[in-house]
Amino acid sequence: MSDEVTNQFSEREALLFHSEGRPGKIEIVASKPMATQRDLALAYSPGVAVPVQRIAEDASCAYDYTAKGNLVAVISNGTAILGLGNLGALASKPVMEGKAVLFKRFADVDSIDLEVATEDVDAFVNCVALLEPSFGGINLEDIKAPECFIIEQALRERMNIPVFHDDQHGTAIIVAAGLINACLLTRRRLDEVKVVVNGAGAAAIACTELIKAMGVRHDNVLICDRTGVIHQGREGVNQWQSAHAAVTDRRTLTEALHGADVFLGLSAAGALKPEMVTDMAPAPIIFAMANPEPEIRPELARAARPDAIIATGRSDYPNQVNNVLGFPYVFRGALDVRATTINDEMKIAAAHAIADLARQRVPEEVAVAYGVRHSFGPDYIIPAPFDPRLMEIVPAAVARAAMASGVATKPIDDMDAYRQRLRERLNPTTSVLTLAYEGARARPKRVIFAEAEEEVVLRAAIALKEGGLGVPVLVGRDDVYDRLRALGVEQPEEYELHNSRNSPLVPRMVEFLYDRLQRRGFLKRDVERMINQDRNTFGAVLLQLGHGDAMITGITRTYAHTMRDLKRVIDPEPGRVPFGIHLLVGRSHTVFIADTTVNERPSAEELADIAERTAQVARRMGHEPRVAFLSYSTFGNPEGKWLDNIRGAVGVLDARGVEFEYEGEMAPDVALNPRQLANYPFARLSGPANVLVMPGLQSANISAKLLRELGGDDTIGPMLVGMEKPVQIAPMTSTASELVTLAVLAAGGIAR
Ligand SMILES: NC(=O)C1=CN([C@@H]2O[C@H](COP(=O)(O)OP(=O)(O)OC[C@H]3O[C@@H](n4cnc5c(N)ncnc54)[C@H](OP(=O)(O)O)[C@@H]3O)[C@@H](O)[C@H]2O)C=CC1
Ligand SMILES: CC(=O)C(=O)O
Ligand SMILES: [Mg+2]
Repeated sequence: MSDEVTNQFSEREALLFHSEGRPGKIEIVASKPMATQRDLALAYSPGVAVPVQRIAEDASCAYDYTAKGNLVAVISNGTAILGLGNLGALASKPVMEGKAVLFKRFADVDSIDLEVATEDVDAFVNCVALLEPSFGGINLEDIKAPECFIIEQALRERMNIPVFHDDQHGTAIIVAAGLINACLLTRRRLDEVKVVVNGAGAAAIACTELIKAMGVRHDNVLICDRTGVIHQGREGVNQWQSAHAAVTDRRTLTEALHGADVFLGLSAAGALKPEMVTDMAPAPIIFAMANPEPEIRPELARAARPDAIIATGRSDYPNQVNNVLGFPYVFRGALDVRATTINDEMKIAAAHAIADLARQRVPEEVAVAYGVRHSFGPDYIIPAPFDPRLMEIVPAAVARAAMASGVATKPIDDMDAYRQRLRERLNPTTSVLTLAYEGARARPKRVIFAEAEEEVVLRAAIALKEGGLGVPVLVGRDDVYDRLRALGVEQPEEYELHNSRNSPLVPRMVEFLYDRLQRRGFLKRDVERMINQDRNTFGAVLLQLGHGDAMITGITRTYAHTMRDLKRVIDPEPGRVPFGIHLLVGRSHTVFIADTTVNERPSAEELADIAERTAQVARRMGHEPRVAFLSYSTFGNPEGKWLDNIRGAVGVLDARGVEFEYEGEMAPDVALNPRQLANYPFARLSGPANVLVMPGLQSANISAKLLRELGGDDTIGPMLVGMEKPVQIAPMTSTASELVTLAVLAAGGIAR
């Protein structure tokens, strides 16, 4: 894959992503406290002996006392890594780690990758079968055909937990979902469509089997491999292929495609040529699913057939037909009912659930992120992988089918409650952040980096540009180009650079700033000096004059200094106090803390404003706000002289009649711990607070920084809220990816 091949990132960025910090993409963290001698005695010897004995007496107890029930192994021998071929077990590890994190990200399934270094079928099967006690399910991945069929069959017979070859069945489920919808749009019936499948390996055979099980006729399917059409009488085909051999005199892919309605590509990059699709039926359906490079690029297919419905396996084109839409949710449903297997009924239920979802109205957040009004149509036949509804709908459909087909050993009684639990499993912040990135990609904004002489800032600018997330506007001296080159950028001149020493914009900038500051004690030459020498002033004036949509700074100066510089150029929003919010993002919760950066002793009115504004940000990020005004005191105990502003803020919100929950004053343990909160039955919070409004800057800033340095959760921010223009002051210790996140949040209007 060369730099030109991907338009979202370069090879260098892909390698850096994998090597930066802790190499690879996964780590294992303990789910129980491990702090004290007592914790250790419970977690390990002697405490651990108790569950050991219980499990020895009753194997099903393993689901109660260990992680088995939510743990899936992603296992490969690396013989068919994506469409890259047989590159061995070790080389497959990045893909398998990737699948493991997708399990977690999309369906909260814990997963570990296991690479098994053998091409010997029996050795592989023995190795995997012996692992049964460890896992709740086995996801086989990137094992080439025909060995994958033998391996899967043998493991399904030997193991009493779900064994699922993702490239076969995960792919087949998504292909079936996409095909159902593409046929609906083109008014075709499954029992009439003529299908050509290119590739006759794991994915291709399984897709063929599933679409036939759903109604596509045997005689209407032609399968091709590199030799051409698999027809009856052809030598050298295996038993899985010969089951689909057609009675036909067509021999090549070109001949097979003559008049065909559907092309399903599960072969290799570039296998489909534009001239081959010209001969397909009207409104052809073309799924080019080889990864990472499809059988044909959509732009080539579109040029040859403007009337086609086109899908690929990639995320950077519409209609991503990729098994990531399936395997996390299929396993979620199977694990939740403790299914002994994943059968055809469960696969077909998943395919219909995914297809149905694409036909429903698209939620606002998904539509906004993609920059279009997504509604069912040729460019939207299948939901986007980030669609938060997948988590609720697909596992529920799979679980129901498992129960109906008799393979669920722990049926679910209350499906509504189950769906609610599924909704709660994922932290909406993760979806919102993902969607914010997608939104930035769909509508890239111009982001001013005021401190472009800093390496970390340049790395953020490179990531923003190469990731297609925005257009960096750099402020710095001309040697910034040399620095970009040193960081591996081949054509630094493509970056917009503003140097105050030679920028033609300077006279206009001086005019603008002098106009603002002449009655605030500044001479014209003071203003000229500020524009020429102060990068924050220069960057902020660029923002004011419309040369960027958002600005990021903060790496070289303290927050207070930077804020002072910015306020000379940019006003707060009328009637608002600017302030800072830190986000603590955990696996299933987010806590917003404010004001962590600006106001030393906010008045009651200001605290109420901060609460209202932070509640809006929380809502924008998918959380129903529950605001706690924090103090050392809870409802008057102990009494103290600093409580008036906090009580006043509660009174201000009462008078304003706001539509979110708030309460105070209260100590943090009361705000966050339901058992403590229960001591105050009159308190108006229906659950633990997720917006913590601090009484003053000291406590707020100290808490946020302590949590950033010591806390287990991810920290985002501070996000500066309440300025007239989107400007963000990053912590001086920010990494490049933290700067990119702030840039995306600022430019996308989430941090405001
Ligand atoms: N979008 C998605 O979700 C998924 C996509 N895929 C993609 O499908 C492809 C196949 O994967 P998988 O089935 O696991 O691999 P296998 O190794 O099991 O099968 C590969 C098949 O592709 C055939 N093939 C290779 N090159 C060509 C060609 N130029 N023309 C026709 N046939 C060709 C091979 O035929 P021969 O025997 O003649 O070499 C073989 O039948 C990969 O590109 C993979 O990335 C797979 C799973 C999911
Ligand atoms: C998506 C996938 O599993 C593959 O291309 O192999
Ligand atoms: Mg695969």
